[in-house]
Amino acid sequence: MLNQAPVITIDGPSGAGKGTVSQIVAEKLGWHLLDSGALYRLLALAVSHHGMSVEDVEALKVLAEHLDIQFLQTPEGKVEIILEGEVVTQAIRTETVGNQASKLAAIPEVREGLLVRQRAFAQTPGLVADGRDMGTVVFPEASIKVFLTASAEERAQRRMLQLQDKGDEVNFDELVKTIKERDERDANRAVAPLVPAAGALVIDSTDLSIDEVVEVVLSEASKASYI
Ligand SMILES: Nc1ncnc2c1ncn2[C@@H]1O[C@H](COP(=O)(O)OP(=O)(O)O)[C@@H](O)[C@H]1O
Ligand SMILES: Nc1ccn([C@@H]2O[C@H](COP(=O)(O)OP(=O)(O)O)[C@@H](O)[C@H]2O)c(=O)n1
Repeated sequence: MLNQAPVITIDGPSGAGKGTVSQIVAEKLGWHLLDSGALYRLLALAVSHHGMSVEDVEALKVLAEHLDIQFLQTPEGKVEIILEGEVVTQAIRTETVGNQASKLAAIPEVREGLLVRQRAFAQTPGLVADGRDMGTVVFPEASIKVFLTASAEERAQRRMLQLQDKGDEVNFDELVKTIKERDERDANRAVAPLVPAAGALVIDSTDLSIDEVVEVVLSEASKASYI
């Protein structure tokens, strides 16, 4: 890797806590954050806005390479996500967009189109990268690799609380079903399937609090002298 900024990768299935943990760890270390799932979600939204066919993989690749997105830091320390000039911070977080993202993510040309953009996030002083293939494909030379998981029921429960918090109506059994379908699709696709990277520290967070998971990741960062 030309860029020598240190990278911590946090991969795992939906609802494992990757986004939450990555954000806290990045803040504690003062490092950049890559929410790679947001890129797949943004692409899914753009494809739907433009009425594009998922069959036209070359057009999807071009869109992935040139997608007009901005991650804007607000004065309150939050991140606003802008797609083609429109604020879509909330709009990309629905389960429907997540499922569409997971379907697009199985297309090799789409993954290739997003690869360079993702690697560009590795800037000093360091990067915490959250996704499915951060440790296996995008940043194989990362110094710390984590695979964060939890039981499907626990992940569905967390997702349900998160969606209810936003005022969305959810059916728990339906959520468990779609989470399992998404796991299946992500784990069994031909390109960059969801698997722990070689040497990854596997953390099962089913019975761990957010703070306990953060603690484990930070202790790895401490061993590597990043704090
Ligand atoms: N260890 C945990 N215990 C309980 N709730 C958690 C834990 N980790 C994350 N959560 C909650 O679960 C929900 C999903 O977490 P998120 O970070 O979005 O997962 P992911 O990015 O892996 O899909 C969030 O509401 C988050 O606050
Ligand atoms: N590095 C990544 C990140 C996401 N994705 C895909 O994008 C979808 C949405 O990612 P996400 O991280 O926002 O999903 P959640 O874990 O938040 O549910 C996933 O189901 C994956 O199919 C991927 O293939 N590779």
